[in-house]
Amino acid sequence: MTTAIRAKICGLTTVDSVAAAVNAGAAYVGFVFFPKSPRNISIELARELAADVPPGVCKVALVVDADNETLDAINDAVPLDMLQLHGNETPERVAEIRARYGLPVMKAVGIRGAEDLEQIDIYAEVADQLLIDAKPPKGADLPGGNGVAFDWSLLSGRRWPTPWMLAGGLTPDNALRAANLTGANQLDVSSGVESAAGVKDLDKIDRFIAQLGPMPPRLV
Ligand SMILES: O=C(O)c1ccccc1NCC(=O)[C@H](O)[C@H](O)COP(=O)(O)O
Repeated sequence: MTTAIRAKICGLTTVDSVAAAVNAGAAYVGFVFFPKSPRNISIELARELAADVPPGVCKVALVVDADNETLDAINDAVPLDMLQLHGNETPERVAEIRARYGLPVMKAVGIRGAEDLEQIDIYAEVADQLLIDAKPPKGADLPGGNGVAFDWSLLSGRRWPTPWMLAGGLTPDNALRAANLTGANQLDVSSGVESAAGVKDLDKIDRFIAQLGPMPPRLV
């Protein structure tokens, strides 16, 4: 594949990891607002980290079934470019959040088997982007960021009108193969560029992005 692939590095918690992602050429940086996550950060820290992100790199806030009060607090304090909804938000709730904040919304869709693919079509109607991720293992504490992949061949040959990114179990060693198999031109990673849960490995961030080709045009 010769087309440049955009990368989203999710779950950044430090100034250094944000700098590593930005300097390596990440198109998106993700901040997690989910207390159970080892990547959860406060609104105050997110505001500080976002201030270091240059124009053109999309700052994404990840929330899970957040109510309006929570979203208002995040949106009022953090200069965001996108909201990522990673819970059981209905299509109606996606549309409501999109209208309320005037921000592009990316809806995560969890895939385990072929029976899950219809969810992509449903959310493609209402979201600005889709994050096609592995469904969490049964009993997992987190709806995402689990480092598990789904069968990428399920996506082979499929196309959607809505921009999408592939996620779930990606690493510096398998990302390019995953992109080639699925046709994804955007990849999202969290635990695959960590040395321990919630601890980003700056070298892995660099290696993940370096293989994806020249830096694509700025997004925002
Ligand atoms: O990363 C988390 O801790 C998290 C917590 C709650 C909901 C979603 C979460 N992550 C979502 C992401 O966008 C991850 O980057 C995506 O699931 C891929 O994760 P990984 O398999 O670890 O690369």
